[in-house]
Amino acid sequence: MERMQRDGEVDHVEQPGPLTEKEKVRIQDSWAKVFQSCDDAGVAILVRFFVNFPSSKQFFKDFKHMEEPEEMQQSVQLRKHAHRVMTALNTLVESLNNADRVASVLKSVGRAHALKHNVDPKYFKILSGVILEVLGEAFTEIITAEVASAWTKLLANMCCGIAAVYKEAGWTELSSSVETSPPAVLLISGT
Ligand code: HEM
Repeated sequence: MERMQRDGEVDHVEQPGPLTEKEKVRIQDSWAKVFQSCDDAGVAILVRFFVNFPSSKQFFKDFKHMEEPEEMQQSVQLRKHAHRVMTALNTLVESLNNADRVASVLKSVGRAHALKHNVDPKYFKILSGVILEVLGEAFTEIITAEVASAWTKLLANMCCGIAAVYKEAGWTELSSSVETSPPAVLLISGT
């Protein structure tokens, strides 16, 4: 069941400040462990995303009709996208000290999703929340409160960067028809 959106909460993510050196280390150390099961972790994240927010499936022609998580897990297109998401995250994590590289990844991901796939940017914020939720559950030892807070900052920065690329690309479509809940990225950052 798709959860209800509380007005305005998903549409706006505050741009957090730059990551501190400690936060960068927390992100890189935790990611090294998560990335060992890159594709499986990516599939778990995307299955949760599509199950909890079914309207997000509309962009994927091969599995938009799928309802059962077991069936989604078998989807080649889903696994391929999971791999792409995890690989892009890996590049971001590897490039925390390279602003140009980060900007170039966000530009290419943002432009492809805005112009080619026509994905509403609010889904990036929702996906960020799901990433935190699933990693927090699957890697309880690794994702401590401090690590989760560093990840919240990185993902919020990513969403703001992507939103800026969408704006630059002339994205105008309104997203009010999509029902979503505020992402965990917002909930966690408020604690
Ligand atoms: C961290 C977030 C994400 C990353 C890093 C990411 C990355 C990518 C990459 C690298 C591609 C292939 C590039 C291309 O087609 O030009 C892709 C394709 C695609 N993405 Fe994403 N994506 C993300 C989130 C999303 C979200 C939230 C949606 C929709 C709800 C989405 C929908 C799609 C679709 C429909 C395709 C084309 C799939 C296909 O042709 O098989 N992505 N993504």
